[in-house]
Amino acid sequence: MPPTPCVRCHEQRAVVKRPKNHQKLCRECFISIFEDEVHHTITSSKLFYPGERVAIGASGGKDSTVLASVLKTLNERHDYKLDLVLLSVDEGIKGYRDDSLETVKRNATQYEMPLKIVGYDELYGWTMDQVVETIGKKGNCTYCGVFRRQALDRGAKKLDIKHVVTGHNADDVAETVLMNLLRGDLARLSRSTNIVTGDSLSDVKRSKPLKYAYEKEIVLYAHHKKLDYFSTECIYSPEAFRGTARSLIKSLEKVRPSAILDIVRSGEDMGELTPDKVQASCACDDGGMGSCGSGAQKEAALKRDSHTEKLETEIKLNKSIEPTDVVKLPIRAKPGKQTNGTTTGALPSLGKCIKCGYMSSQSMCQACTLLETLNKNRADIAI
Ligand SMILES: Nc1ncnc2c1ncn2[C@@H]1O[C@H](COP(=O)(O)OP(=O)(O)OP(=O)(O)O)[C@@H](O)[C@H]1O
Repeated sequence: MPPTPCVRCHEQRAVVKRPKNHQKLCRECFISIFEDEVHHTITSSKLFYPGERVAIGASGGKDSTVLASVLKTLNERHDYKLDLVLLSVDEGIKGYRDDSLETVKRNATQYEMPLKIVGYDELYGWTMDQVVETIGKKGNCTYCGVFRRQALDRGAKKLDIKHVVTGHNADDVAETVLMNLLRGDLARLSRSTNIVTGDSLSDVKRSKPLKYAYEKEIVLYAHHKKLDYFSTECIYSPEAFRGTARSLIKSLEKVRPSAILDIVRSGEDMGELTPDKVQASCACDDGGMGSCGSGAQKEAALKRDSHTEKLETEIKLNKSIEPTDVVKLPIRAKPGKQTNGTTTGALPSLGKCIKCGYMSSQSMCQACTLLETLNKNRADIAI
């Protein structure tokens, strides 16, 4: 059989069947289309400004490695004038993060970008290995998600950087849309589709330039560009709910390749219907992207009651919503007493955590609330 020509250049032999639309492309055309699409996402959403210092959340995995590589390429090609820095969080997971950080160190040299590493041990006095040793694997993602968000924020502040980009891709966003849909959480669903998600409590904004890139295309891009990345999954199992949503997305993609983008677009459209006023009081709230650990304080309170066994691991944070919005929207959250004794109804106001001084809408920030539970657990075990 003669080789199939690339549908774009009609000259080279096609070596890639695009997962997104099954277009047959040669290597060069695939790479060029992938980069052009990310460039389009960046320019159409005016993600950066010239001279901006941007920290790339670098885990050493495929997504953030591709993000670093593409941003370097586009920055040079289109003269974005960005000052790019790699920012890594060392969660303290032996045999996983220590290995992936070695990859990030090589990437720093390959892409000629400075690298900053911040660790859970220095920030919180706990590594994830110690957390899991204390609480077990169940629910550990909640701790890790809350700690990581704050660690990225703190790392960026140490670098005097106000914009962190992450490698969250279209599959991640679709997954989160589906999870929030299944929970009936329109407010969080709306935020999960935003390309820029900061929170009201921090001046460090976050964005996801790969929001429309399929995970499979990211893998293909990394392969054809021969990128150096670390491909092992975290040794501590992901949340069951997210894992199930992920499998569902992959099954849908098999029978309908456009399903991932369709879910993302549907999420965006549904988000348009959700009034901005319906905000979460959660300082770590980006719609629950990437095991954000939403519901941390409530979970910590439940753990203190030690009746968590039969409950679902991931629990939603109490939402601050205007009572009038309850009438307008069929959102299930009702105004009422919060676990900390305050009432819902008011938007979060900027304050400082009484323990660590970090910005928080509650008297104690999410990380410190979780740390309290951990420290209590450690004391219980010691006794
Ligand atoms: N330890 C870390 N340090 C810095 N950034 C991180 C870290 N872990 C995750 N991130 C950021 O959050 C994004 C999503 O993280 P997630 O844990 O979902 O990993 P992933 O989808 O496997 O991504 P990757 O392939 O980049 O590891 C990553 O692409 C990266 O930008």
